[in-house]
Amino acid sequence: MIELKGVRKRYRGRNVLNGLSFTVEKGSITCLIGMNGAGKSTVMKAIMGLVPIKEGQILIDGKPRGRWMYEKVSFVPDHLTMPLAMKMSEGLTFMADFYASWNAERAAELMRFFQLDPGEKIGNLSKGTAAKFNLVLGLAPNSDYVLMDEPFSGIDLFSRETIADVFSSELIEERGVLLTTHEIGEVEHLIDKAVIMQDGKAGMEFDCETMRSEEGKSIVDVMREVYSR
Ligand SMILES: Nc1ncnc2c1ncn2[C@@H]1O[C@H](COP(=O)(O)OP(=O)(O)OP(=O)(O)O)[C@@H](O)[C@H]1O
Repeated sequence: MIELKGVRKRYRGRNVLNGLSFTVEKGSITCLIGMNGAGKSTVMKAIMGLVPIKEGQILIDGKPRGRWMYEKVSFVPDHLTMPLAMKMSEGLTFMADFYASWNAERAAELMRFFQLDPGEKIGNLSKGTAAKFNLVLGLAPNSDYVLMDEPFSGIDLFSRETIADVFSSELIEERGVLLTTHEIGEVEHLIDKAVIMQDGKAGMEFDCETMRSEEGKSIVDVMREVYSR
């Protein structure tokens, strides 16, 4: 489990995360929801140790973060981080050298699944193709947790459907996924748990299936209630 406990983060004197607490469980897809600027990307970066936090704790399977966690937690950012001059095949080799948990067979399977040409230069990829390649890089390692920042952003309908298929496949099954997306209506059937961010905190955290069956509300219904308070 990934646990955030009372996490605070300030940027230039302004509180972005203001005592945020929630958990991400293995074998389940958690969606972090918030308006633009709510701090969703900041949460992902804080979990990965890419930005320091002012207060609070972030635990991975009960242990404080450290270098060891990079084999356990993978991050799919909303932009390319690989050198643009490399071909995708070279990017995969680079990752294989870097991560002990890299699963070359799974990487090849994902490249085929997304119909990516390994000979194509990373710098030449369209936005949608870059997003798929980022998913290959994030899902290929044998990590227990995957963080995905806006994997559907700017992606065409059919590519979104292909990416959505990944969420219900064995590529995800056992792992804990933390996802941010503004396309909630489209992907809400894939999400197990929603965490709605408000004022830098978890304004509401709920099991989506229970919310649907017991209160007859979708995630978007709950969002409307929370944000109109
Ligand atoms: N490096 C930085 N320096 C100063 N302020 C920052 C920095 N990074 C983010 N912020 C601010 O922190 C707040 C949260 O940003 P963040 O990118 O986490 O939001 P978000 O919820 O991911 O937004 P969006 O939905 O628009 O992607 C914003 O007000 C942003 O301007």
